Amino acid sequence: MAAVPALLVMGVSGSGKSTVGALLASELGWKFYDADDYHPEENRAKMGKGIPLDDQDRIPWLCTLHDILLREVTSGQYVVLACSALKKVYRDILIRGKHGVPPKSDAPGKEGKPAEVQLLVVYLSGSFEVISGRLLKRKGHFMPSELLQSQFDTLEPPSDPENFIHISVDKSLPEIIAIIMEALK
Ligand SMILES: Nc1ncnc2c1ncn2[C@@H]1O[C@H](COP(=O)(O)OP(=O)(O)O)[C@@H](O)[C@H]1O
Ligand SMILES: O=C(O)[C@H](O)[C@@H](O)[C@H](O)[C@H](O)COP(=O)(O)O
Repeated sequence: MAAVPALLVMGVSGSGKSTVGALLASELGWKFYDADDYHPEENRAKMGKGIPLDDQDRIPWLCTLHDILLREVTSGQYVVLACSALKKVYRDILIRGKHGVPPKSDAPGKEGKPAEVQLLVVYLSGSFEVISGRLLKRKGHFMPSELLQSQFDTLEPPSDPENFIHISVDKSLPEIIAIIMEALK
């Protein structure tokens, strides 16, 4: 697999993004970002009330994360980002910023080639039962477990030609880290 300066650890709430992302960053000596830390207060309040986010809520947040990734990678910093990135278009935004947002049909074409972040996507997937079980046990987090069904409904698993690997959350954390480290060789 080609060397990449950025890893995106994605999946529904409770799939292990933050845990795996932080462990991986520490193992690799890369900088770690958790997308949850960049939600505006309105998004956190909305999720806290049990209302799922929509595209309008997520797109500015994803553009901010793209800007951070691009800044870091351009300065030579290797990064791990834990982010739900549930839809293909969300991952496109992380890679290309606002150029990843599909144009409205009446909008003029975009000029030039946007700066892209070369990402390897690590998709953590698991059953509703396993992940909801983990969320019910997780303490001190703003995301209510009732929102999990909407996360599964929104999820578009990565597919070709996206640059991704797929790992089951049924594996242990050391196994997951070992698979990712192997993929990076
Ligand atoms: N592979 C795993 N095996 C067992 N428990 C896990 C695994 N990955 C994560 N967990 C646990 O599941 C819960 C949810 O993980 P977390 O990293 O918070 O998920 P996310 O960031 O995707 O919402 C945490 O309590 C975490 O310790
Ligand atoms: O796009 C979204 O709807 C949110 O990013 C969501 O997917 C994310 O899961 C929450 O921020 C909760 O945080 P946890 O993923 O850590 O549960």
